[in-house]
Amino acid sequence: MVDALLWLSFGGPEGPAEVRPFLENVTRGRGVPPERLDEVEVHYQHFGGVSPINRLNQEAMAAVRAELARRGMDLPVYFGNRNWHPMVEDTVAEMKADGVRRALVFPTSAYGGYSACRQYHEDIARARESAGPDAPDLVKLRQFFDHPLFIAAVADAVRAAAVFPTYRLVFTAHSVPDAADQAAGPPTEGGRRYSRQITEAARLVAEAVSIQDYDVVWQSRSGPPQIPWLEPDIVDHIESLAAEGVPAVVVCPIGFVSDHLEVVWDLDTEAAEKAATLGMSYARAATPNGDPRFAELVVSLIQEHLDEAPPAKLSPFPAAGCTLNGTLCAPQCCEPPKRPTRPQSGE
Ligand SMILES: CC1=C(CCC(=O)O)c2cc3nc(cc4[nH]c(cc5[nH]c(cc1n2)c(C)c5CCC(=O)O)c(CCC(=O)O)c4C)C(CCC(=O)O)=C3C
Ligand SMILES: [Fe+2]
Repeated sequence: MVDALLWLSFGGPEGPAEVRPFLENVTRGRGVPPERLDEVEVHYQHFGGVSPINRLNQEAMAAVRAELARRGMDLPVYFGNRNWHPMVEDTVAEMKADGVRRALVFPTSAYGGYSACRQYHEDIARARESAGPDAPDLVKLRQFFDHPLFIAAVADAVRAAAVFPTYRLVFTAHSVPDAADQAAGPPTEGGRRYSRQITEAARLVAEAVSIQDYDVVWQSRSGPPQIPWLEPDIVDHIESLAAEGVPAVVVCPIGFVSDHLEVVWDLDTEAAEKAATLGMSYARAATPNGDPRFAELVVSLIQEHLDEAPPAKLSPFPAAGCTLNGTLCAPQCCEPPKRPTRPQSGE
């Protein structure tokens, strides 16, 4: 029995004055140089200091509420974030006050890895601890990168974006430190669960749209420059494609579920401008958030969990990510990378 759904996301600022404190929350203890924060702050200020992520989450939750009602499922949907209001600690306290005993948690990330899965486990554990005794039990739903509804929605978005007679299909996902990717998944699996799942989701989408030639690249690299992150970067890759004479590029942000700032800035602004400068046509596939199948996907994951049904999935990769109260998926799964320590004045 469960009595609620907790929609757990990243969070984003809602105005100019919130940008810096939001960025401080995201990067606390992560060794991201202040120069990088200055740069990223400007990206947010181009949009009036407002990230689209909260509005997109609200829209998706409305669609999920409608889908739950359609299926006759009486499950209130709560909203909490890791980095900005409504903070998940406050939401879980509210759930406890409302008498919620056990809730399922939908994380707005389809993948494994430290940033994409384990950090959501950490959010769950932290929020329960902060709520104190009798905090609701929280069961995180599994990774869904290979769910048929996810792949179908992304494949249709690629079809809709592919308006050029000749183009290269390029999948992109958030880069992570190479060491974090190496440590992704249980040690027994050999690592790189994050990049392998991204590559597999890309393969499934390419197969669905019958495209043989495509690339998988990375974006939005952060951290100090001397630390290796997954490469190539999308902007550099667009340069290489132009040098090969590729006339057009269709970019699919397979690593994200909504058109948040890393999509509207890093892709629709930076990557699109690079393509324009090189005389290359550019189109970007929509993320699945706005597709009606996304709400269906969320409710299917809930139903699958309640029914203890075999997972609906298109890859042979293990179904992972579903645990109680922030327990790890497996021993030493997705160990956090060692952070570079920088001197902190006054500490
Ligand atoms: C794998 C991954 C996902 C996908 C999984 C998921 O969706 O959860 C993701 C999503 C997102 N990342 C986001 C924003 C940011 N990520 C940052 C920094 C970082 N991301 C990382 C990884 C990921 N990030 C990492 C390894 C760092 C370095 C710091 C650290 O080691 O943790 C920074 C700091 C500044 C910078 O350096 O860029 C910001 C502002 C937003 C919200 C956008 C909006 O506001 O609309 C979203 C959805
Ligand atoms: Fe990020």
